[in-house]
Amino acid sequence: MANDGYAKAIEIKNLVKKYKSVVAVNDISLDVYEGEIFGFLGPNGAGKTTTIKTLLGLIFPSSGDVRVLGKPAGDIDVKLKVSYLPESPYFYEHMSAREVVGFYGSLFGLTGAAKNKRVDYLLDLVGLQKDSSKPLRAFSKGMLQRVGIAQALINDPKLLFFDEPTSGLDPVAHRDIRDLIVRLKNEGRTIFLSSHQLSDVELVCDRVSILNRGKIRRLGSVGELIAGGNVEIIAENVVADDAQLAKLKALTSNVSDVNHKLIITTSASNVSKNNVLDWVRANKGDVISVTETRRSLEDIFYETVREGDASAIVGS
Ligand SMILES: Nc1ncnc2c1ncn2[C@@H]1O[C@H](COP(=O)(O)OP(=O)(O)OP(=O)(O)O)[C@@H](O)[C@H]1O
Repeated sequence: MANDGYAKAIEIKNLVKKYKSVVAVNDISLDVYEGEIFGFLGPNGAGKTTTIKTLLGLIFPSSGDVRVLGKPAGDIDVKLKVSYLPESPYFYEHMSAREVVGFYGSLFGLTGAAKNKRVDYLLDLVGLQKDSSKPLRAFSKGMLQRVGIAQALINDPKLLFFDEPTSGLDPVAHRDIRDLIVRLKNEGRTIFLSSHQLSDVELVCDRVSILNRGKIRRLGSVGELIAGGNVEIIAENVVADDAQLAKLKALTSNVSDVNHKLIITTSASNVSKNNVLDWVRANKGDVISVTETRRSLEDIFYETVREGDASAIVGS
């Protein structure tokens, strides 16, 4: 997708955030476009929360520039159009969903019939109308998450930050919340989604970044990130000495011998595939099958984090 014509909901340029000697965010730059669901991924301690807090104007950059909806992060106009749903929103347990959402409506200046109408609309949207008068202590985690989303929508935000909105939910609640996030995007809102639920991210996000050790290691559409999988080639009747097998191993990511058949895994690029096929023919083998394997976002995440760990060990 060419994004050049789209307005930017978030612009991060060379953001650095240090906590004393800890560099939590180390020179990251990225744009999020209006109307997209952007997946912000990374292992624990990668710098996600620090970045989100900076975007919300709760903490300040050590250096770099952060703009939200065209204005500096933390600008009062921006705060009115942005919402944040933390991983475990905290509510007073004796209050009902209607009271909590109404309370947040009051904070945004809603009163009387307009407030009631908005609260009814949101409770209906998140599927809590029936239980809206019960105290929250009777609510499951999934129901509390729905209250959190209703509360986050009270100000009709253009941009929503969701931190792990589906973690710890049963499959039904999980899917409901995921569908709701897509619905919010379809209403024209921008969603900045921080999540470890990679299957959700793969399904709903337009673009994704993977952060590790304070740096962005991958950035692109889900399709771009998972493109270029592996190919598995099975060959039999190969006649090869150790030197020839060593040559094959240098060309591939994995070779195993199962019942006198060679199972060879290599990158799906034409060059790698053809090199292996040429090797099999040169060693009198017959190719039985060539199968492309698709990678998942989880594979990419794993590779990215392991690469970062390896480079940290060698100090690069
Ligand atoms: N207030 C703070 N003071 C000192 N160090 C901090 C502070 N907040 C975060 N850090 C450190 O900054 C780094 C990034 O932390 P951050 O919370 O942003 O990561 P994260 O990606 O959100 O992790 P998680 O997925 O566990 O929430 C970590 O090394 C963390 O220990």
